[in-house]
Amino acid sequence: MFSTPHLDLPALDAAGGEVHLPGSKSISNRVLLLAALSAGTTTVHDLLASDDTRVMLDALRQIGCTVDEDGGTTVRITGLGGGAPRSPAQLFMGNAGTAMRPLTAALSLLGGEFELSGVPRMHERPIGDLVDALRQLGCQIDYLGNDGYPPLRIAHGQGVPPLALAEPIRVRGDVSSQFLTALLMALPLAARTQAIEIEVVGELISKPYIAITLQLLSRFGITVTHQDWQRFTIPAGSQYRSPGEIHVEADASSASYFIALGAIAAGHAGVPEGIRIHGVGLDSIQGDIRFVEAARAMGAQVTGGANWLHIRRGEPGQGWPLKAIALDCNHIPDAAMTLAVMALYAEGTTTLTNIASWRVKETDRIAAMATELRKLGATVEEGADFIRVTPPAQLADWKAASIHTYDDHRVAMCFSLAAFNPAGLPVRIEDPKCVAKTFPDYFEALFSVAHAATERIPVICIDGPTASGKGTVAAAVAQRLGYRFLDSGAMYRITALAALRAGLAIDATHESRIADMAKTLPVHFEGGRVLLGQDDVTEAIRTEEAGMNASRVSALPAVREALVDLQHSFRRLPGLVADGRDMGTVIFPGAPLKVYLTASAACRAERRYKQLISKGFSANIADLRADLEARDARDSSRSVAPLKPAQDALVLDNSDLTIDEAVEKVLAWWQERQPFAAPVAAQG
Ligand SMILES: Nc1ncnc2c1ncn2[C@@H]1O[C@H](COP(=O)(O)OP(=O)(O)OP(=O)(O)O)[C@@H](O)[C@H]1O
Ligand SMILES: Nc1ccn([C@H]2C[C@H](O)[C@@H](COP(=O)(O)O)O2)c(=O)n1
Repeated sequence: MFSTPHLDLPALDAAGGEVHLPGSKSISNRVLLLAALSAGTTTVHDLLASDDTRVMLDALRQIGCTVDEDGGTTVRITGLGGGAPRSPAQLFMGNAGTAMRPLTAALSLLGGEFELSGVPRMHERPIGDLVDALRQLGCQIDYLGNDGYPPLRIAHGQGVPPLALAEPIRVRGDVSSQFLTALLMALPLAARTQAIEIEVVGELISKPYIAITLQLLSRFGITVTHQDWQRFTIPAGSQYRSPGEIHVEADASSASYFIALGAIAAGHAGVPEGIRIHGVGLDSIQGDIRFVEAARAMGAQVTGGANWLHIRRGEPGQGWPLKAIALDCNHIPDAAMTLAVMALYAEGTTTLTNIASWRVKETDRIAAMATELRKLGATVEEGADFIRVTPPAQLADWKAASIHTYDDHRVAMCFSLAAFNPAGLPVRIEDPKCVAKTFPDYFEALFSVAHAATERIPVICIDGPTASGKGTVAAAVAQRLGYRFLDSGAMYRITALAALRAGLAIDATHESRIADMAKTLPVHFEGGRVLLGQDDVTEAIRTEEAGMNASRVSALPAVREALVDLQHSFRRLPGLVADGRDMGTVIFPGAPLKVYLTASAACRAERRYKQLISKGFSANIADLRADLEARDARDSSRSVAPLKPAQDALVLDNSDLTIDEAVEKVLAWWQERQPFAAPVAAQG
């Protein structure tokens, strides 16, 4: 997951390949609660690992369920099975509506004292209609802040009061279908001896989510019937039964980003055509699968099976550019946000209606989408329950935008698709970690199938003499930007080590044999470790002697040539920070930022001294200084790619700077080269 303050997406121009999607959030949290209410143990496979499932799992543990996690996507829940939950408890629900609403209802019917709260935005998301329905039954629920909103207290310390079950329980269905879902999952607890009726007041929105609830209830032994989605009956004698094992389908709304990707991105050489999605298919029980119909209407070519989809861009003039649509999105409220971004690639104006529920989600999504689409140059009209999007009229009207994401995973994911803009502009996604709510590795999945022209993938080069701090600063800058990191010196260190282990002296007579070895070095970088074949050489290549040998081997022109392709292969999405001696002069001469990092010899010798001492090696400052000056002299005087600042490099003498100050300086230079304004402080 990218936990950087922002993630810059270079202009993307093509996509192709396969993605495996994480489990559905809606299904995951329903299954977890149903397992918690059942007797016995339920093994849940393919569970989504995300912020919202985390709060549900933590809450279930707190109320007394046994939760065994395997560290992957399988979780075993031993439910309460009719027993009383552990109470009192204070439960933190984050911003997870799929945990807040159903747990409020279930805990009200289980008995006990509970306080349920969340992040500030959760305290702005309505829950009054659900609480009204539960109070109608006789439940004692108090608001701890504003009426109608969390946080709230369930005051059933003396047990569940007698419930008024004879009359149908009335609940509004036109604000959020989660209220009805919550009641449908909780009321079977009270239907042992009598049937219970629920009557929906107002037109039920998001019926597909209720369909998921009913499907999952039936997997746990509860058969609910309904009349035209307005009246629901939970039969007498209802009792939760664990299915033992259950698999969570991949998230159909997460699929929408990759369906859209397939619809807007051209293919590129060397990868299979189109995007193949695994884990969810045309038979999905999730309503958001109907996003496929909307994507087809806009021009996407979609085929699929039970648990896979394949999407290709339409032929020019037929499906490409996309066609503008006018669509009532009541059936796909979440996935419909993706259509608003697809509209950027359509001819004409796209109108999405019946989306009032967007206003009470993680953020006011209509306002958020309108604001951010306008930043890109689109013309947007918004109303209480609609949004109308007209793409920028011509190339010059597109703008490089820094997209504010409002702590809303869907805003972040759907705006990543704006990087395919025909103007070739980069897009900045602020706070990219907000995708953790449903798809923590979304950007990794995107980068695994998206393609950018090599020259568009940014590279920051940090060259300089020995022990100037290049590696330290480059690694920190890479971490702050979410970019990859190339320690090119390691390539020479490894080559020298491999040559010596093969019995080859490092000199001109062995140049071509060492170069041949370098071309096929079995080197792997794994979580900070360096492997040469099966051998962990992380420590062996870091000695002063290994540095000197690297310097010798790096003076051999054929060896340098042999390592070029390997170094170029690190230039991958979303960007690269490369440290060495010739990153800016030879390997990435077109890099948009080149830094020549230096410090006085005395200062560098002292730093190296401290570095060695801290690792438990004995050292002598004078010898170290002599060695590093000798190494610099060799590196600077060799015939090929000598150490020197690139003509367009910015020189940074960090003798009097801390590491943090040097890192900030490089980041400031990088920001100056960006077309976006600096990100504004996060809003609620
Ligand atoms: N600005 C700084 N202030 C103080 N110490 C620093 C600073 N920059 C780096 N150091 C320290 O100096 C030591 C050498 O830094 P580093 O290994 O990053 O240098 P390098 O230029 O990559 O060296 P090499 O040429 O051997 O690869 C490290 O212990 C690092 O923590
Ligand atoms: N781009 C590079 C990187 C390194 N070298 C050589 C010269 C150095 O003395 C040696 C070890 O590098 P270090 O790990 O200390 O950065 O490798 C080079 O020639 N070109």
